[in-house]
Amino acid sequence: MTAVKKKTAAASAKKRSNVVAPLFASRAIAERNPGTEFNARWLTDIAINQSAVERRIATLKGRRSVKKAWQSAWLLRAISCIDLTTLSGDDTPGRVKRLCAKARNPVRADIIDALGAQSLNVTTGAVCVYHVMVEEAVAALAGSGIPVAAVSTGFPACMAPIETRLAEIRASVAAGAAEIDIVISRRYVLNQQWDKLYDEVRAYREACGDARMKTIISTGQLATLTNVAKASMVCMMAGADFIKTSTGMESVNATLPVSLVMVRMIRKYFELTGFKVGFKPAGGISKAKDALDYLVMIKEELGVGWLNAALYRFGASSLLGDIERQLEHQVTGCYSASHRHPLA
Ligand SMILES: O=C[C@H](O)COP(=O)(O)O
Repeated sequence: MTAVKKKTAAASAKKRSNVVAPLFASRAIAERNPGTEFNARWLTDIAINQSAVERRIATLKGRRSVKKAWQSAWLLRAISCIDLTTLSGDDTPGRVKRLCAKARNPVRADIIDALGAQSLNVTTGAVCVYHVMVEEAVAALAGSGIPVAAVSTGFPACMAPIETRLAEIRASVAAGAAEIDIVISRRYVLNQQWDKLYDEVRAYREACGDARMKTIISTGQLATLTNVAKASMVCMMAGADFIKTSTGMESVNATLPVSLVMVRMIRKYFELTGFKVGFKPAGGISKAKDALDYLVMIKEELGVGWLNAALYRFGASSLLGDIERQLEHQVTGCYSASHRHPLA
């Protein structure tokens, strides 16, 4: 490389670094939502107008324009919020170990250097696995500060007896999971049995103890956006630390419209109680540009205070690979083949 080229490369790395660093400056740790008593009155006036939701999403997508160095910064932020996930019947300890290595070093060192982002020590937000892989993941992530999340409670269908589901939570916590992604009984939502849903999620929360609880409501199976909104509110009353859209196994998983409904319920709950609950869209989010749409929505609806791993996650198995490709494009001007980013 010529001296002039070296100088230009160093100047653009510095410029990128100046943009990236402020987005990572404040990693607020949210005070944990303790939940409230079950309050049916908070549900009575909830009614969601689907066409208004769709109009709002259309305006959000039209406004998105995150370019150049800012795009790198937002994509690094997105990585720090990924729950890097493997939930497959053919998971092996070897696959989980490789995934954990990727979680520690999610972006190739030469790309990080070119972005001037070495000091950020970017890692993913968590690694998410089935219970039987928790011990393996905990060992592989030791010393990294990256939490292990376990899907639980008869994931994905939630059709096991309640005692079995509670025992699964306790077993994952004992094995070292710091986060538990629970599933709810969809029948309670479809039959409007809100008090039963509350009791179920409250029991899960007690079983979680100090582990953070993400409540998956499986939006694609709840029939209406009003049900999505009410289920979100009940889960927060019952002490959810996060509300999460989907298991990734439903025929319709995370979408922007259901996410908008859920984040507005998070805002409403914050206004009612003063507690911040996190949001995790999951399932089918595999492109960097989709990740940017979600981040823009969170910024506009909840504010930048929600844009960190304490309050926001992506549940995704393949998103990281596409983000790494986009970052490589930012620094080299070329796209690599996706098989060069096989793990995520
Ligand atoms: O919670 C995470 C999802 O199961 C991952 O879904 P995905 O494989 O479509 O990214």
